[in-house]
Amino acid sequence: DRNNITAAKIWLEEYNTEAEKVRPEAQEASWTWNTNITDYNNRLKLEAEKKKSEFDKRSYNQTLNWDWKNFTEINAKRQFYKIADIGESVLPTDKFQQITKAKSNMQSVYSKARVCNKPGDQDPSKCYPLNPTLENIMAKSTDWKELAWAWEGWRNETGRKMPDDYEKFVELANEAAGMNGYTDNGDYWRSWYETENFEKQMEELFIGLKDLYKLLHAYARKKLKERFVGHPFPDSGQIPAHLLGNMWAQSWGNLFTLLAPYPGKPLDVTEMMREQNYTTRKMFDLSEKFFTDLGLDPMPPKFYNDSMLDKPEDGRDVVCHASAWDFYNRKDFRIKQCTQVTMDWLITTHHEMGHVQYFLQYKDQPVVFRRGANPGFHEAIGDVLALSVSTPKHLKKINLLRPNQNPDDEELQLNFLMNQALKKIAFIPFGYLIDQWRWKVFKGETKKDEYNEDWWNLRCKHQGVSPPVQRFNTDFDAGSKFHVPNNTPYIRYFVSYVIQFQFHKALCKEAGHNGPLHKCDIDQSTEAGNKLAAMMKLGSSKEWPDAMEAITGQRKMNVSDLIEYFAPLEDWLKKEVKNETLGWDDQCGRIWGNG
Ligand SMILES: O=C(CCC(O)(O)[C@H](Cc1ccccc1)NC(=O)c1ccccc1)N[C@@H](Cc1ccccc1)C(=O)O
Ligand SMILES: [Zn+2]
Repeated sequence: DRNNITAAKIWLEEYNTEAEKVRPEAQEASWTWNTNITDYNNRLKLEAEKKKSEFDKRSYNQTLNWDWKNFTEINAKRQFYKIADIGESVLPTDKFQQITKAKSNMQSVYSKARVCNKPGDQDPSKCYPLNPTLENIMAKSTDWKELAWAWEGWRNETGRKMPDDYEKFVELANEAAGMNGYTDNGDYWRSWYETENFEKQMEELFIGLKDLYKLLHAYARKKLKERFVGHPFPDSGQIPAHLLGNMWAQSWGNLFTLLAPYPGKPLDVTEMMREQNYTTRKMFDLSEKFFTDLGLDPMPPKFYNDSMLDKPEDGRDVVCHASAWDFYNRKDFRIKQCTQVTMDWLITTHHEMGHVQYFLQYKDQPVVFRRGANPGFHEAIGDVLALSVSTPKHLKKINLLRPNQNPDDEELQLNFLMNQALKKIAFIPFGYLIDQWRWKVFKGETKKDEYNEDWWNLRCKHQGVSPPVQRFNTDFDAGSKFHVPNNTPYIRYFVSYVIQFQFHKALCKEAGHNGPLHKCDIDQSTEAGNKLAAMMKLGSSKEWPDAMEAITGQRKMNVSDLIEYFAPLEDWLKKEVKNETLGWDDQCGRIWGNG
């Protein structure tokens, strides 16, 4: 009968066995398309997704045979709750096909985009991809016009081509969410955090970090005005978005040579890697060794054979944006990325390996629990390890610090902190605003003809950046960022950037570190590794405060550890910008830097 827990558990076993067949097939078809974008592979992907959605629907219907909401066994009840939460699979077949098609269209446009008519090119029909060319131009060029060409061209070739598909996607995703009992798709996405007033909590964390961001922003603006003297910066105080070393101004690490407090003491890890003939595989071996030295799991043998770690050179179209893949059969785990030999890519490699480590740690959980404690946890694992790898102390250990440099040199340490701030503090408003925009779109507060205006309201207000060229409502700049056409939520990265410092603080204590937090390297501490492993093994079987408590002893997210980490730099910045006006107007000035 409906309350027979023994029979229910037998059904859960059968569900898992079936799921460990259906999901690998869907993942394999998705992998094939991601690593070779063709119409044929797209059809196979759609077929496999249809099959998986039918399995999800069938399973949902079978959960109705049990009065699982009243089960006393928490674990079984939680499994039923997750099995019943089938997302877009709830849609009738024709609408499911439509939403999958809209998503495939946008992903294909984004991954195939190329930008032509480069200033100074003899052949204007020569076209360039984001990875590696446009990314490298945004990172290295100091030519205002070249930066503006890449910035505007990328948006013309991606976002501009998506509004219709995006509107279709929003409509159907909201319909699915409604059928699953949520007010809209944003409500569904936020439900994964199982947290009351989640939006309010995120706003409070963001407010707690604003002052730190304003200091860094004022300093960067001051130095960029010197570099681009004669070019128009809006009186409203924003920084033109194409000057920050990154296509979305989300990470300012490429401005290190301009912004380092002590330029004479560079942290030029990329150059050191190139001088030592680093290969992609060496970068992965280095990362894997950090994990195994903590007592965590090595990569399975198949991992290196089956992964795609470099951009293919045979001209085929692939989704270059990095991702880690769990095939839900406890055997197949892969990474797909178009690796370049740079420090940024060494960090990204750790980020992706963090995802795979989580897969390995929770692989014996029921399939529906093979997720992060919340999505932010999954994004934080690799970054926590990278906080140790990036320290001058650790770089010295792995011979990526110049031999004549002393890792304990206080000026080098301040340069290191600036380098970290240009990635971690600069990111905060960006990590926050993408889903602020999307949640409003899903709520219906932002209509299609307001998509771009609302996007720039948020970019101008929260991030303090302005468009270098005039924007129109026929543009769709949100669509120029991978996660929007790919329908990947983004608040998870904001959460990760906060909690990774809480994890770092706790693991450093476990590793017996004394002294400033930013100098801590947990390398080889199996005590720290064991704590991390114990948390990862939980998967999503427990609510995230339990997982947080397993590492930090606390049950809440807070920004105090992040602020403690950057304290020495905050003092330096305050002195550096004492004659500057901190912050900017909510609205961007109406000038467009066409100069
Ligand atoms: O997008 C990424 C890294 C890709 C990923 O590892 O987060 C990837 C994104 C993705 C790709 C395809 C489908 C879905 C999500 N996420 C994963 O591969 C993943 C995440 C959770 C579980 C399993 C795999 N980072 C963000 C933010 C970031 C994070 C850390 C450093 C720099 C920047 C960005 O680049 O804007
Ligand atoms: Zn990630």
